[in-house]
Amino acid sequence: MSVRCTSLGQFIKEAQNQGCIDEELAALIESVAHACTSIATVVAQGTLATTDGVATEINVQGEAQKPIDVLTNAIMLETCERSGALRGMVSEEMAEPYSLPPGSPRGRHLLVFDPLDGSSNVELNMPFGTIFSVLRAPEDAGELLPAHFLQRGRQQLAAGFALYGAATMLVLTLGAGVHGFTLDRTTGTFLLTHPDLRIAETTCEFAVNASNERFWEPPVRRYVEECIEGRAGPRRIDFNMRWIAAMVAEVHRILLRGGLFMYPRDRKVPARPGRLRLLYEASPMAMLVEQAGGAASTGREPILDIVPEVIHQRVPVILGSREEVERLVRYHEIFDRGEALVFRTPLFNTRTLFQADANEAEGLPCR
Ligand SMILES: O=P(O)(O)OC[C@H]1O[C@](O)(COP(=O)(O)O)[C@@H](O)[C@@H]1O
Ligand SMILES: [Mg+2]
Ligand SMILES: [Mg+2]
Repeated sequence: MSVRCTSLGQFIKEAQNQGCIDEELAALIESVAHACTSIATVVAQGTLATTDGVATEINVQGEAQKPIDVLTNAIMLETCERSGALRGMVSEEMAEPYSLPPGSPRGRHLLVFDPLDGSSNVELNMPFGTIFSVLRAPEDAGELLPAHFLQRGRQQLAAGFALYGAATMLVLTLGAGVHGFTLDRTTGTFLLTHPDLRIAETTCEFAVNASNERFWEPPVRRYVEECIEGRAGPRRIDFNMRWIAAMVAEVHRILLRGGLFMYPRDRKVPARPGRLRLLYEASPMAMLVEQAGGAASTGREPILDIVPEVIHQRVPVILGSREEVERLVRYHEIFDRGEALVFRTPLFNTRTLFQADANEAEGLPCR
C-alpha cells in the first residue's frame, strides 16, 4: 500500500498492533479526528457558520469569546465524551474541568484542548486550528479535580493539531515521530500525506509579533535585532520574518520548512509571564516540535519540564529549529548571569567591541 493511501484509521490500528497505544487511546484519537472533521465542515461556511461574529462573552482568560469559539468547544466536548476513553476535559473556553455527564462511558484518559487557536483569523478567512493533548487520568476514580490535569508536558501520551486552511490537516504525535494527514473531503477521511516530519536544525526564518518589541527582555531583543541586521550584522545572513497570528499555522510551517516561533515573556501585561497557555497550547506544540527533532523552551527551561500550577497557566514560548532555540537559551543565560547584552542601536549603528567579541567568545556561529 502506498503511503498516500494510508488512512488515519489504518495508521492508528497499526500503532495499536505494535503496542504503541491501547484501544482506548486509539478510540480517543479517532474521536478527536472526527470532531476536527466536523469543525472543518462548520468553519468552511465562513461567517455563515454562526449568526454573527461579534463577541458575546468574556472567557476565563479575560478574552472575548466569539460564537465560533463556543460552537467549536461544544463540538469537541460532545464528540469526544462519547469515545469511552475519557475521565474529563479541560478547554481554553471553560473555567473549570469538564466532567462527563452521568451515564457517559468512562475511560482512563484526560483531554486538554484549545478548540479554536487563532480565532482572530476566522472572520478574515485566514488559517486557524484546534490544538489537543492527551494525558493519563490518575488511577483513583474519585471526583475530577483540576489537579489531575497538572502534569508535565513529558507525560503527554499524544498531542496534535488540526489546521483549517485551504486544506484541512491533522498533525499528530503518539510519542514516536510526527505525522501529517490531509482531509480527503470526498470521503471524509484523513490520509497520511506527510509521514515522519522533521524540523530543519538551522533556519533563517523567524516569527514573532514585533509590535511587542518594547516589552521584551534583552535576550529576545538582541536575538531579533541580530536577525533584522541580516547580512550586515553578526549573523551574516539575511533573515525572513512571518506572522500569521495563529500558533497552529506557525508551527505547521516550521514542521514543513523549519523556522523559529516565539511568544516570549514580555512586560505588556506585567501580571502574566507569557501570552500562550501551557496545557493546551505550549505543551502539545512542544511535544510535536521535540518529536520532530526541534526544541521548545521558555528561554529558561524546556517547556515539557514545567510542572503546571494551574490549568490555565501561561508561559513564554520559544520553539522550532534547534540551533535557533539554543541560541536564544544562551542569550537568556548570559543575561541572567548579569552580563551585558550590548545592542547596536538603529540610531547610531554602533558596533561595540564587546558585541563583536561576545559572538566569538561564546562560540556562536557567525554565518
Ligand atoms: O497576533 P497576536 O495578537 O500577538 O496573537 C497571536 C497569538 O494569539 C493566539 O491566537 C492565541 O490563541 P487563541 O486564538 O486560542 O486565543 C496564538 O495562536 C497566536 O500566536
Ligand atoms: Mg490558542
Ligand atoms: Mg482559542
